[in-house]
Amino acid sequence: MFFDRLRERIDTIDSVVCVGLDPDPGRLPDHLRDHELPRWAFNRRIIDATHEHAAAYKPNAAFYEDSKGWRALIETIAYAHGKDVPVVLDAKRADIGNTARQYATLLDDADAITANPYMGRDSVEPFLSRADKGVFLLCRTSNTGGTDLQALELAGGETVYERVATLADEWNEHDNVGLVVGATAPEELEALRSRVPALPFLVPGVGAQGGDAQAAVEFGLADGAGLVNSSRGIIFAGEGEAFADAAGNAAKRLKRRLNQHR
Ligand SMILES: O=c1ccn([C@@H]2O[C@H](COP(=O)(O)O)[C@@H](O)[C@H]2O)c(=O)[nH]1
Repeated sequence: MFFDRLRERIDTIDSVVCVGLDPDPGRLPDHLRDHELPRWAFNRRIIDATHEHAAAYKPNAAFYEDSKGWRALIETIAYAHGKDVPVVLDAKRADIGNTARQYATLLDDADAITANPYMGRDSVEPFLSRADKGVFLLCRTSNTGGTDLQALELAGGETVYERVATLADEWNEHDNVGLVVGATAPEELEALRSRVPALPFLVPGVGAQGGDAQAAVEFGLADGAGLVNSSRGIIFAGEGEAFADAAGNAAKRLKRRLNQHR
């Protein structure tokens, strides 16, 4: 079960830090650019430097969606597993049945995935039914437009994101469902924690987006499981030859900061 494994990892390394692996090609250090797979070369060094602080890695699929990118992603996932760190693929997928079933094969490599619940249960069922894998459903996202649709009130006064949370709880037949809730929305984090006490959250938005790290930890965890993600704030903490050391230090600092609130 994904969340049991995640709890074990969190306990072992005393960290809820999720390191986002978003190797923006425009920001890779110059000395890695001639590598056959520069994103993989970058990620390998980041993993070497951060794994002892990483409860999980979260590669965002957007940074790998080209022929060399997928090779870099597969190498990255295997390398993270070699360090005993689970991988959440931030893919935000869902679709009609046969397409969703195909998307769900992404879970053959990754340990968990982010999925978009807005097409309804059937569109995420192929992920949910992988009982051994985790599924984080987008609920209240961290971006400024996260309220445009998600905060709309339904008949009865419930918001769309609250309804998503309730549905996610109902769909959690295999104890493998979590929610994506942004650290930029601390009040919503608190309210959602009360609404769905059993669902672990994946909380992006600390670091580069300036979200609330304390709220992320206080409300993100369910029975010890949950993740607080930082991507650019860790992987691009430094530049040039020393980029990996800077990433390791940034991950360690974030771990300590988050642990003050656990
Ligand atoms: O609501 C959401 C959902 C996903 N993300 C993703 O998380 C990381 C955040 O990167 P930072 O560099 O730490 O800002 C990135 O992959 C986003 O696509 C999110 O930010 N908010």
